[in-house]
Parts: sequence; structure tokens; C-alpha cells
Amino acid sequence: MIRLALQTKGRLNEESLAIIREAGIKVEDSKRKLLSRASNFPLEILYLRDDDIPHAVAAGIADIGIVGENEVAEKGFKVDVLQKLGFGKCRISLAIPKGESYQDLSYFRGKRIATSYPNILGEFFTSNGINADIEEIAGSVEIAPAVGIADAIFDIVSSGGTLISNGLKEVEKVFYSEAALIATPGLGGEKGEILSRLLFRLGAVERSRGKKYLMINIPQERIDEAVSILPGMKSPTVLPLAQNGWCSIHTVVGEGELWEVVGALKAIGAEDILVLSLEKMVL
Ligand SMILES: Nc1ncnc2c1ncn2[C@@H]1O[C@H](COP(=O)(O)OP(=O)(O)OP(=O)(O)O)[C@@H](O)[C@H]1O
Ligand SMILES: O=P(O)(O)OC[C@H]1O[C@H](OP(=O)(O)OP(=O)(O)O)[C@H](O)[C@@H]1O
Ligand SMILES: [Mg+2]
Repeated sequence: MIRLALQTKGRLNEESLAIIREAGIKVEDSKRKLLSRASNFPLEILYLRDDDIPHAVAAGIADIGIVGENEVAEKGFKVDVLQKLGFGKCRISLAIPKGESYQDLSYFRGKRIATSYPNILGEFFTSNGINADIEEIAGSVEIAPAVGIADAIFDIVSSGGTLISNGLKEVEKVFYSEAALIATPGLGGEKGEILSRLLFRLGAVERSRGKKYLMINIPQERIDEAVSILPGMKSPTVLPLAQNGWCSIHTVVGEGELWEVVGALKAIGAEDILVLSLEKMVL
């Protein structure tokens, strides 16, 4: 049995559970029990505040965990970061009142900066030779300048909407983060073996993320052109059609490039273009 720490509620909770479920593991959500066993895989979930996950994993209270890289860096506990998970993407940035003019980091010399990430900020300032006053606060950091408890802030930014709503502007992007799977260093034996099985499944889930299965029909003489347009995994599958002179091409395309590829294929005479969702890419 392996124990996985997940955020009880908040930004990472739903997607963390979704990724486990996409890996075919049946688990209950945190509304019922804070420790719950999967019914079809040797895994149990321990639901925690995200701040507590790096320590729980470093201390072996949980064997693995899903948490933002920002929390891992801030807490500084020794854990292995096994895999980035592609969600919870954000950055931690320095922001100042929008009316202020800003040239460079020297702006922050002698200023009071409110943050929930004093260690990341402290290291950043030290390595840039900035001496400032770091005020640690647990939440609602963006309001600190307006109520006079700080001159600037260092906090999580994603869309930037919260900064704008609070009359602030982002001036330095310091740390980029996303959710990651972390583990107690040196997990071996039975736990190591269960972890490999889990990583194998998560890899398949991750690879299929944002990917579509594309099927087109195309005249035989255009196959080479079509293949050069398709980004495909290896080379795309080409199948003959019952209709003479035509064939069907199947391949996997990233969602980001889908419409461009479809447009280019149409332009060279592709027809019957089907886009299907891709369940898993095991390889
Ligand atoms: N706006 C955002 N966009 C994307 N990811 C975010 C955003 N805000 C936070 N995150 C990521 O999600 C993590 C959890 O954020 P959340 O706001 O749920 O934390 P919290 O309030 O500290 O929760 P907890 O109650 O578990 O301590 C952050 O540490 C960060 O990695
Ligand atoms: O740039 P934005 O897209 O506006 O996102 C940034 C905000 O998101 C997070 O807060 P969240 O909404 O999770 O609430 P919290 O402060 O209660 O954790 C973070 O603490 C910022 O305040
Ligand atoms: Mg927290």
C-alpha cells in the first residue's frame, strides 16, 4: 500500500483527484473521510492543507503527494519531484501599486513586501543584492499595499485579474510553478513497485492530455504532402479505402495545432475529416 497526500479543498483538489481517476483508480473525494482507500489499487489518500504536503512527504507520513512546486520550494523539505502534472500553472511575482513608476529591482531596496512566500522571495532578493523588509502574511496579500501594511507584494499570479482588481501591476516574474507529483526520497521495495505502476499510468494520462485522434480521407497521390503536414507520433497510419485512388490517414495531433493542420489538409484535398478524443496514449 502506498499513501498519497492530496489537497483537501482548493485549487489543486479537483484536478489531482481527476488525474488519479483517469489512471483508473477508484477513490472517494475529501468530503467524506480525510483518509480513504482506493477500491481497486493499493493506494490510500490522505487529505491535507497544501502547505502541509511537502513536510508530510519528506517525513514519510505520506509516501507521495500532489502539490504546487511553489510550496515545495518555499518549505524546503527534501523530497523527490517525480513528475510535473500540467495543471495549477501559475507564477509568483512582485507587484506594486499601478501608479508607481518602475525601472528595475532596486525599486525594492528598503521597501516592505507582503508575501506568503518569504523564503523564495528572501533567496531571490539575496541573490540580487536587494535588502528589503519581507512581511509574511497568510492570505489576502494583494490588499496589503492599499491598507498600508506594505509597499509591494510577492504573490501568486495566473490571469492577473486579482492584481488589476486591487490596483496593482506585475513588475517581476520570479518563480514559475505547476502541480507536481513528489515522493519521499528513496522509496523502494513494495512501495517503489506500486509507485512505478502508478507512474506508468500517469505517464499515459499525461501523454494523451490535449491530444486528439485525427482521421482523414485523401486522394492517394496527395499522401506524401499530407504526411509532411502531420506532426504524428512516428509516421501516421495510412489505410486503403474501398473507393479506388483514395486512402485514409490516422494520426494523433495536439489540440493547439489541430485547426492549422486541418486547414492545411483541407487545402490539399482531404475530406471526411474526423476528430476524436483520445482516451489514453500508452506507447
Ligand atoms: N490562480 C491560480 N492559478 C493556478 N494555480 C494556482 C492559482 N492560485 C494558486 N495556484 C496553485 O494552487 C495551489 C493551491 O492554491 P490554493 O489557493 O488552493 O491554496 P491555499 O489557499 O493555500 O489552500 P489550503 O487551504 O490547502 O492551504 C497554490 O500553491 C499554487 O500552486
Ligand atoms: O491572477 P489571478 O488569476 O487572479 O489568480 C491569482 C490569485 O489566485 C490565488 O488565489 P485564489 O483565488 O485561489 O484564492 P485564495 O487567495 O483564497 O487562495 C492567488 O492567491 C491569487 O490571489
Ligand atoms: Mg495553503
